Amino acid sequence: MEDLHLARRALDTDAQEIKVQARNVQVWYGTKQAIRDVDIDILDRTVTSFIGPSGCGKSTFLRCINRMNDTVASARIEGRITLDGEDIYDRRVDPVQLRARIGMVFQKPNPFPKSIYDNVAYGPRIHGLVRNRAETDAIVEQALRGAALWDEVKDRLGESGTGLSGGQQQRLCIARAVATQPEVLLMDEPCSALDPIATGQVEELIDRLRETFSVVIVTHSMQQAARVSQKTAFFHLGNLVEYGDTDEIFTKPRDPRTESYISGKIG
Ligand SMILES: Nc1ncnc2c1ncn2[C@@H]1O[C@H](COP(=O)(O)OP(=O)(O)OP(=O)(O)O)[C@@H](O)[C@H]1O
Repeated sequence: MEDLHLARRALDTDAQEIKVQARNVQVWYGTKQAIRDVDIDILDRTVTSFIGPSGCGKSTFLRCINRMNDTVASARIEGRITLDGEDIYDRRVDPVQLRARIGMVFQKPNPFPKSIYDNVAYGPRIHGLVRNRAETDAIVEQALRGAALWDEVKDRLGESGTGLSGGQQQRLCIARAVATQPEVLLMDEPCSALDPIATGQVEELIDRLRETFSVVIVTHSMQQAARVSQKTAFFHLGNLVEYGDTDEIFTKPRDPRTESYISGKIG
């Protein structure tokens, strides 16, 4: 009996929870449909890559997950997306609060024209996560350490974030996103403006982030998807064609469109 109990506990720990679930998601920009019938279960503590040819809807779908498309006047979404089972498009959900739980890092590093310290402290301050300077100091340090940037900036926290190198700026943006203690981190081609060394640093960081968060990354690089993610979703012409373990998608794709893309025939 005890053994059975232990075995069950082990199973429970192994089984990864669904963090974000999408059902029958459709997105239009005006009359043009960009996403059709997308169903996906995104797991907690897992890196999920979205891959596919340019214009296939990866960023559009990514931006649905934290309601960034709300800011695009022509965008309209149908279907259901939940975070821990709760509908994120429910009228009672405040999109600003939602984006603190589902953070985002963009293609081009976009630090605020403020000090390194204030870039990171901004989110925790506006979301009321800190009450005084000591708490703010602690959260800034923790976030910068979490983004593998602390050692490089600890002696110049008062300098402008925009004065850092591109790779450092992107890690600062990751620290800024992490500082609000999100549960999900969305990354839209986070390495496309970075050199190979900075890319390697951000990829290592992504691998560490999954100990804490569910990470979803849009990437044009299949090598990057293979390196950083455990799950991969292949999009084509607005459809989610195939979703599964990264190893399987790259070695044994089930759909001929996935096969063509990964072998370089489309894209
Ligand atoms: N703000 C917008 N207004 C109108 N159409 C848009 C908008 N954003 C994206 N689209 C269109 O929606 C479709 C999907 O674009 P999206 O950027 O999501 O694709 P993507 O797969 O991320 O592309 P890429 O890899 O080039 O970034 C494209 O046809 C694009 O032109």
